[in-house]
Amino acid sequence: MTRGLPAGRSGVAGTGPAAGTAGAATTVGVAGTAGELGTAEMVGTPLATVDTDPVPAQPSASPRGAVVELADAELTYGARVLWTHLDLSIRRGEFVAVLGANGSGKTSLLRVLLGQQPLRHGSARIAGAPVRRGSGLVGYVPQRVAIDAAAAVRVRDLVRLGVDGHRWGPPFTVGAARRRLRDTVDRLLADVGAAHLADVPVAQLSGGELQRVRVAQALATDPLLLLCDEPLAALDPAHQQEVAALIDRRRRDRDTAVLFVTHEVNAVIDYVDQVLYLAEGRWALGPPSEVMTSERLSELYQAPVDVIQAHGRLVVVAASDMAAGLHQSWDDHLPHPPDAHDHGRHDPLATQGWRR
Ligand SMILES: Nc1ncnc2c1ncn2[C@@H]1O[C@H](COP(=O)(O)OP(=O)(O)OP(=O)(O)O)[C@@H](O)[C@H]1O
Repeated sequence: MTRGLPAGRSGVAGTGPAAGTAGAATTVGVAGTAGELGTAEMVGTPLATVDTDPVPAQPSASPRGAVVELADAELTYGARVLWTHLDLSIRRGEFVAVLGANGSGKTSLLRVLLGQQPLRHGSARIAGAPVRRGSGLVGYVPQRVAIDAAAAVRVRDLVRLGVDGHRWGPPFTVGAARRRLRDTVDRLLADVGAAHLADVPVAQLSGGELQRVRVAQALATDPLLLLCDEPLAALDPAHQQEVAALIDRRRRDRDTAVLFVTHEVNAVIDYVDQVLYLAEGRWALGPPSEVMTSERLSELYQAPVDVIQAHGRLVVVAASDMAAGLHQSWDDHLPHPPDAHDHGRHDPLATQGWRR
């Protein structure tokens, strides 16, 4: 479905501004990497320390009604331009899918919004204020999180981390505060249909169960914006649908804006208001019906790309490997877990849920 969004837009890689302007318009804190995560983040990424007492009123959107506003944003790593001149506005309750080949800068976009990665140029704002680390306005479902099979962390402990932030180990709260904390965790788990898992060790969860629990943790601060980094990875189609529907329900019930990085667009296509497609420093933005077309993707990749409907699924086919930055065999196009060290681009077929 679409909600009367503006016509699709595109951007192209261009010459960035002088280095002296880096970050001038954006206060985003210090760049960070997954490798900097501490012990607690081994099993989750608490974003803020919040009391279990009623949360004070939070700003809900910018004066223009946007939860996310990227303006003329450019992200570079050294001389490499991931994307440039990016303008993105996400309103409350809007569901935006971020697509693109491995290495096109999808996770990096989330890191910008988490205040972990400074822009080279332009600005990034959430609810009208510059992005910052640890904002309770933002919930985050990380791409892949190492879980130590030996750790006897229970599901409720993991979700509690989202509520009381950095405290690892038994809750230090007592009496009524402790009961409130427990009730909060129970409610968060119930909201994602995982109440029955509360006392199960995290290491024993199936992939689908773990994703539900991660969503519960990410929603602990009742965020305005939910950032999801490939939450469907490694799930079978039924569980992909389940997790996608869960996130969609949340944004409808609570007007939560969702920015959803995925290689499985078919699992979310019914929910998506806008698609942001990143490719080779360029980008295209608009409703799926405008972006997911042969013409638009060929323009984006500057080479022939076909988008076809097959058995109710979208399939993106590049005419040649080089056309879409591909350089590997057909087998390499099959979906596989992303590798942090894999800088290759072996995507569009897998990106769009292609199956042999
Ligand atoms: N801190 C960094 N310094 C230098 N290069 C980086 C840094 N972080 C990421 N990169 C590189 O930038 C590119 C984009 O990375 P990013 O993780 O944003 O891609 P992605 O689109 O999310 O990929 P995938 O689909 O594989 O998860 C990759 O080539 C990556 O190796």
